[in-house]
Amino acid sequence: MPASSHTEAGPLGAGTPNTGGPPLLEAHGIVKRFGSLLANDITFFDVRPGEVIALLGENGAGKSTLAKILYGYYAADAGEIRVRGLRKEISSPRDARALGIGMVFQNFTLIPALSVFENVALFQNDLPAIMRRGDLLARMRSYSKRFQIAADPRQPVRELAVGEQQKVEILKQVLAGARVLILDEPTKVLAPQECDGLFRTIAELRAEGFGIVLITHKLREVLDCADRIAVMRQGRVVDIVDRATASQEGLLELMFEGALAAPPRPAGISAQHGGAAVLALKGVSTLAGAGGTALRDLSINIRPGEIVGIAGVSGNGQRELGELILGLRQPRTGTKLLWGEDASRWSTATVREKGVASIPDDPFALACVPQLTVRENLALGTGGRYRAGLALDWQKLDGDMARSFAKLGFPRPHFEARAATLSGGNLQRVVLARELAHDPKLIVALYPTRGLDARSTMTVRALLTGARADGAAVLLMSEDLDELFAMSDRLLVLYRGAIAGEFDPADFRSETVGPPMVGAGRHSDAA
Ligand SMILES: Nc1ncnc2c1ncn2[C@@H]1O[C@H](COP(=O)(O)OP(=O)(O)OP(=O)(O)O)[C@@H](O)[C@H]1O
Repeated sequence: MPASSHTEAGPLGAGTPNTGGPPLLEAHGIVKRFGSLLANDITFFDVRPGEVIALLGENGAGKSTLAKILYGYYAADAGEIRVRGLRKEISSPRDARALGIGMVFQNFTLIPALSVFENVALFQNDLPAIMRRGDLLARMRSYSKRFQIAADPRQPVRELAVGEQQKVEILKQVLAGARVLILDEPTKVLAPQECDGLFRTIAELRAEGFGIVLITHKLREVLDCADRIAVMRQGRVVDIVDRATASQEGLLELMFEGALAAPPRPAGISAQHGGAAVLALKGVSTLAGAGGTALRDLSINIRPGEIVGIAGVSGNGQRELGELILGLRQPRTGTKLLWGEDASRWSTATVREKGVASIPDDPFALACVPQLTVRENLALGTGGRYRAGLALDWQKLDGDMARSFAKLGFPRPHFEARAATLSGGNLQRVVLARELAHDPKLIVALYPTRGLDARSTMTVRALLTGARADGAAVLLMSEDLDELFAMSDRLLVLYRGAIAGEFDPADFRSETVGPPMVGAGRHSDAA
């Protein structure tokens, strides 16, 4: 059984409170199978008071499954859960909540039309006594202050930014009595400044003796914020390490059973660089649409063999820009040219047939149908490529997709499995394998490494730079400035649907690129 001790002064700065007593939560001998797949085989895992324990592991390692068992969402096939040293049956999230275990999922469960207060109040129905509105409001205000959760109780949730919604989720759980909070990839959807806010809240919770389970793929976050790190591989917790003794290299070795070999470096920028524009937007504006962002007077050129990065806080028009290029929305004014032809009114099918690939920001919502099988999802949007009379040539599709998975170095999922049963990262891999299977000439990639483990992230980055070397044009949208700086030949900042700055590699610094991302220091020399 892995053993470890608390670090003396926690990395979050507050110092680990020495609350003593048994762990808040323990898992012993937990086994969970899905058919023949052993998703969890956990000898031991525990969460102590006043600590952040990170749960790390490659895509499909079993992290979410363990979290869902602890939260009563899945029933384990075997094993025992103890809460404060006592054996407990947790058969539903309701049981878990009654025992002080809360979980914040990747997809929030708030009701957009209701106010913050109503959302929090609705969740409190498990409390033993009916709480009066005034009491709950007072407690809400006090908890918000203590845990640095700035939330106006009257504001409708739909008006909140993603980071604010996440904090309301945390508030809701804490008010309902959670002492253990499981956060499933909480920073996956957050902008950098929102991450800082989340970590401040986590620090306050930790200082008050809460136990936090942080599931993440971001090693820097783990090393900055966790007291202990549990590493999972193929359903097992293979080690629990103290942060004081942990290193990035050591964690990668534990996750991937050995050193992580860097993928071969692509040959560099292709000779085709500088040719005629693959995509040219000329003064394009669009309507906002329901809840969306209007694009305003966008002029962007992308040439073959070029990666143009789009920096910006999510929600500033990235999704709409992707949809515009794909033909899912049309310019109200201005022109969209693809390979020199006016493509403003082209259908999505035509755009895709011409060689445009799309990696959208939310594979579950925008690129996959969860109820369909992996194979059916791999056929989505492939147009006439696999048509054989009235049917589809599934064999050809299987062969192409198997090759694409192999090229990407991703393990091939069962093509018959329903997409809904895949882990988040594995579903993202399916979208990538489909979109990159046929050497696209223009790749529109929104947050393409979101939710991927370190190895898959390296592969995807190498693949995009490799596509550039082969003459493809890439539009890379990301909130991760390190990723953008490492990969882009040029960087545009998107703010409220307009270009707020353009930067060459010599100016790739967060002090320079960061301000226009939040509307400060607006550059007028936009593309
Ligand atoms: N409901 C389900 N039915 C069938 N298989 C499932 C189900 N839920 C998860 N799995 C499988 O269990 C394995 C572990 O999945 P899990 O979601 O726990 O991984 P993870 O470590 O959280 O991955 P990621 O980092 O990609 O989110 C995967 O192979 C996944 O396909």
